[in-house]
Amino acid sequence: MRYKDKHQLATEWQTLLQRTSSPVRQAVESLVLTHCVYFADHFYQVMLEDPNASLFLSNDQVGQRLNPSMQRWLSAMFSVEHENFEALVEQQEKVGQVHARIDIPVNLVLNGARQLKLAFYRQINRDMPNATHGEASVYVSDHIDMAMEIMSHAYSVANDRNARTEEAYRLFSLTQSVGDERERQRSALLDWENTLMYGVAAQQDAASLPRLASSEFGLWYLHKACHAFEGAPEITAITRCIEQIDNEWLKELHKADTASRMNALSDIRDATRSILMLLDNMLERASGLEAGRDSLTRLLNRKFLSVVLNREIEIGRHSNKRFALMMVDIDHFKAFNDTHGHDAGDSVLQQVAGILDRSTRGGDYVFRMGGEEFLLVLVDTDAEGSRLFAERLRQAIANEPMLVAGDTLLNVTISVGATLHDGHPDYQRSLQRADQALYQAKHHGRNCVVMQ
Ligand SMILES: Nc1nc2c(ncn2[C@@H]2O[C@H](COP(=O)(O)OP(=O)(O)OP(=O)(O)O)[C@@H](O)[C@H]2O)c(=O)[nH]1
Repeated sequence: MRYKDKHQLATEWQTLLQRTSSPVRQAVESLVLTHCVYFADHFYQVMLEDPNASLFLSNDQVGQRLNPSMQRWLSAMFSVEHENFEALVEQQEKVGQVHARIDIPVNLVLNGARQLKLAFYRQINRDMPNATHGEASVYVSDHIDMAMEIMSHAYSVANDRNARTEEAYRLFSLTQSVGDERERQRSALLDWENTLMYGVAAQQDAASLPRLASSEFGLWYLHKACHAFEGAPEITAITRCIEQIDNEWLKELHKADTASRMNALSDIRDATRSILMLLDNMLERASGLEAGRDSLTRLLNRKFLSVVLNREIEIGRHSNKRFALMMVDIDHFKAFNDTHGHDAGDSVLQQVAGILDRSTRGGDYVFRMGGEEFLLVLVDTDAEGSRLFAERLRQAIANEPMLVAGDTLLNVTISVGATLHDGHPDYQRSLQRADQALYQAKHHGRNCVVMQ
């Protein structure tokens, strides 16, 4: 069954409002004006006591923004004169969409609404004449329920869409060039093993032996494979092998007696072989379908951006690891196309995409956002690391002659806008910061990096 449209909801809301007498509405409006700071504080405070809600609210930025925006929401909701009910409906829809984007459970939103109502009832009983308590409480309750109904609907529409994208992503991750991925990850794992054996032979100290979890293979495994193959029996087994290698056997390698060291080495070799076998089994089950890739560059298209960023935010919540967003845009690309032709432009896009892909690590993501704009998600990084990476990338592209039309070599440059995700549950804010940084980089003359 179709849900009511915006116009129907606006009419329904208007009718609801007219059920309450004008003096009572007026009194509730002044109550909100006087106490909206208290209402917002109360809401925030009670919600922070809930460990599930505090996951979403404890971030400083949320605190600074939520309180004033809650006050604005209350004033808009309870103003006596609503000129435009459709705008009021739209406002609730937007809130519902943000809730879906940050994946806040709906029960927390309903709990928040209940807390607000309680604060209202308390204040109505305290400040308003007895005779109006009933009418005012029903008015407040109906009004908040109406907003919740609209928010919940917008939430479920957006959430369904997210779930479908997530499913598609899972399928995509399962099927993205499985053959290539298998070879790449097999050799990444063997590289790690070789580096370790070399380190042991060279008698490196314990701290400098490479941990499998932080290797190229480990990052790919943690950030991509675990998600794509969630629930597969091989995942539990591989995770166990990695933990045993990093937490037990690497330490054994530093024991004084030779027997312990030899045993640890042989355990590590066996575990590496097991991982290779488990990996093969897991990847073999994946079909050969390719979806979600941009056809020109073979990079990810933006369809999976929300799934990837929400996933990284979730990982960050539990590990305090940060990720960086990097907007990369080829400079004066219109002029390049105009001068050298669209085919030459396409070829440059492919070569730039190749450099971006090769420059990133196994756990990172490269998206083509559209046209000549790309987005890099660099996992497990910090401000200095991502700035250095962006600068190196800029130089790599500026110094790499691009082959177009047979044997012509041409150079292009990129501008980069980068930002470190601040832990906020809504990735949209970090994307906007990266966009602004890119805008500044263009403004500063292009072929440069701006971090925000
Ligand atoms: N060859 C080719 N060109 C594309 C593709 N997609 C977008 N473009 C072109 O990319 C150009 C982008 O131009 P603008 O957005 O004006 O930016 P710009 O010329 O790079 O200028 P700045 O970004 O300010 O340095 C347009 O001319 C698009 O037609 C594509 O797939 N292939």
